Amino acid sequence: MADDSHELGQLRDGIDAIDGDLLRLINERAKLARRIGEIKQGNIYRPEREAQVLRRVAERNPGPLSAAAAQRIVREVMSACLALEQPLTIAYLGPAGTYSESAARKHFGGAPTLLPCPAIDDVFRVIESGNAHYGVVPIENSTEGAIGRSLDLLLSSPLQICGEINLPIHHNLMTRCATLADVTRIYSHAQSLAQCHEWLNRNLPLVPRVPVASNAEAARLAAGEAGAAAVAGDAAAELYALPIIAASIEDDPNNTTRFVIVAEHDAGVSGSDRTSLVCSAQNRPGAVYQLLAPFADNGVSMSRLESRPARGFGGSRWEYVFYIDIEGHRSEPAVARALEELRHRAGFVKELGSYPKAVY
Ligand SMILES: O=C(O)C(=O)C[C@]1(C(=O)O)C=C[C@@H](O)C=C1
Repeated sequence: MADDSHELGQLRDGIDAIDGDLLRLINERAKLARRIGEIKQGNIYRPEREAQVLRRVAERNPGPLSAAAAQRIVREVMSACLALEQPLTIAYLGPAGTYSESAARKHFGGAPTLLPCPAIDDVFRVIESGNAHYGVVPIENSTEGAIGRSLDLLLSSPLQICGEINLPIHHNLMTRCATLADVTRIYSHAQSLAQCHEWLNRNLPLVPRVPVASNAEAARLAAGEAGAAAVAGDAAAELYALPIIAASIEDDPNNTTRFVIVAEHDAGVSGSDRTSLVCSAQNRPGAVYQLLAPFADNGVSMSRLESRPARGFGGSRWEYVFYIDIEGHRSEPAVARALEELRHRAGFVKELGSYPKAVY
């Protein structure tokens, strides 16, 4: 025992010494970032550089920490360094405790001020009016598909996409009830209830499910009402201090939501990028094939194609608009050529931005 505590003391001395070194080095890094902030022209936040830093961390990580754990640590260091250069305000689809908030924190770390907005439209509006620097909006869910409002706003707004975030969605059942048998109603967003329906059918088949505006609102209600439970994420459980009595109850364990970061500008080249665009096609045979040919001809891979009715856009001439994601940055020659050819074929093309692919 005495030997144990002697060794423990030595190990902790080692940790204290390393923490001292880390602290010194992190502050040296912060000084460099601050100086970069003084020299840099234009935007201070550089998503392409952050993606490169995080990718290099994964490549060089010697372990035993996982690459993801090392990236989370460096993400926070960069978040604090960026705050020294420029304190950021990030708008997101609120209220506090939603998955959008988790996505914003995952990408921007703990330093920025987060501004919850009541609707996706408001996220765009606060950036356009200069009341936030960047915005985080959901764009597609692996089970539910596209988030139409975000796509419509990207079409009509001057904002660009400068980044993307993939957030695995884990729904939890949270309640102040001691056991499942005490739960008399379950609040959640309709989509989340749908994403957990098999689990709910198996475990709480007779308990009424009550759809509400957001998962965070569900958690707020469950925190205040005896017998109530909510299906929501970790952030909501933490915000309302609600015990989780069943974790990860989603039917599809790979359920993921993709978010985009909107801003007044897109991003520079990071070396592993994506470009999003929207274009129109006439309602005649072969029109879509014609639109996509420039990508195939130039060896540009397409990672997503989504069509939406061209509501209120371009008069009655165009019936559909197509949202297309391609691999590569718009400044890379093959991508630039494909976009140029597309402009000759489509009635309308809008580049929504080039940005680094989500790193983790
Ligand atoms: O390289 C820069 O441009 C920096 O400002 C430094 C740094 C970093 O901490 O690594 C900080 C903020 C930027 O978004 C990108 C990277």
